[in-house]
Amino acid sequence: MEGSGADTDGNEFKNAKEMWMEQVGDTTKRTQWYREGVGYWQGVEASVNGVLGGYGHVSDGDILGSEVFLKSILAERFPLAGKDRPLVALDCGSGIGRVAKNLLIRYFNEVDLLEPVSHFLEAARESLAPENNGASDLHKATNFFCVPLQEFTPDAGRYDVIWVQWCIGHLTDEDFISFFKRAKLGLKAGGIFILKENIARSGFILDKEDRSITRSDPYYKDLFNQCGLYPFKSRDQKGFPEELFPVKMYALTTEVPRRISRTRREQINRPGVIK
Ligand SMILES: C[S@@+](CC[C@H](N)C(=O)[O-])C[C@H]1O[C@@H](n2cnc3c(N)ncnc32)[C@H](O)[C@@H]1O
Repeated sequence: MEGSGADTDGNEFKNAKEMWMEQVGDTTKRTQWYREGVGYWQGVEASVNGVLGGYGHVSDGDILGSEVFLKSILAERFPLAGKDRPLVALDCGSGIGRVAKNLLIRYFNEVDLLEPVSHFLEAARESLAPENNGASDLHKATNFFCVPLQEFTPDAGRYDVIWVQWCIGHLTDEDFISFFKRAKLGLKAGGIFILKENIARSGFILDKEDRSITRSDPYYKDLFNQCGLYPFKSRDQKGFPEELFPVKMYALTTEVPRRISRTRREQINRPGVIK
């Protein structure tokens, strides 16, 4: 990825390659990167405010924005919405299960959660338990995986939707690509990824405190390309406070989108000659 970036102390990097070389250039540094990333969250309270960095009040707006996006995709990709077969989702970097509980469990018959911080995952397990109105016979949380994304391989063909929100910034570019390539095999035919993330206005920003990177839209698109993923729909999250990063939702498929080529469209729109 070309384009310069900076860290939260104001140090600049010529490009992402230079930054990654400095941060995770050998095995010891890479281990430290992931240890400190998870270590940061291990020190955070298991609450909505905790997982949203003190911005718990944006949760309702976030869920609403996600719901509108998800509904439009379900209508398009899964018109029978689980009536023909159960719908299954995976919530990656689920934290305390905020997205699983407030959104995914209402639309999917089974939701699996993946989260490397055990006290978050335990809070999720509790809040999604049937006795806490977190599940019913038809909509339940099934598996709770306490593992980081860079070490996870899903069961083949299990998921209709793999939801990745506010956690992929913890993965290096190399692990980002390798995760999505493995996770593709976890999708059912026609299944999709939904990625919802903060967006840097250009290049990237390295957060030295929680060991994560905020990427720009072109940076993401370059990585999607390297993963063999195609964004078929995207939306900006609306209504967040000004001081926060813009947030974008991408729906990604493994199939090359079918588009009418420009030449064909021009032919269609051009008046025909009556012979
Ligand atoms: C900002 S919180 C978001 C939680 C949840 N997605 C939500 O929207 O409520 C970031 C989450 O990423 C998790 N995380 C950190 N490193 C990770 C990794 N390597 N793999 C998967 N998740 C990770 C953290 O433990 C934390 O739960």
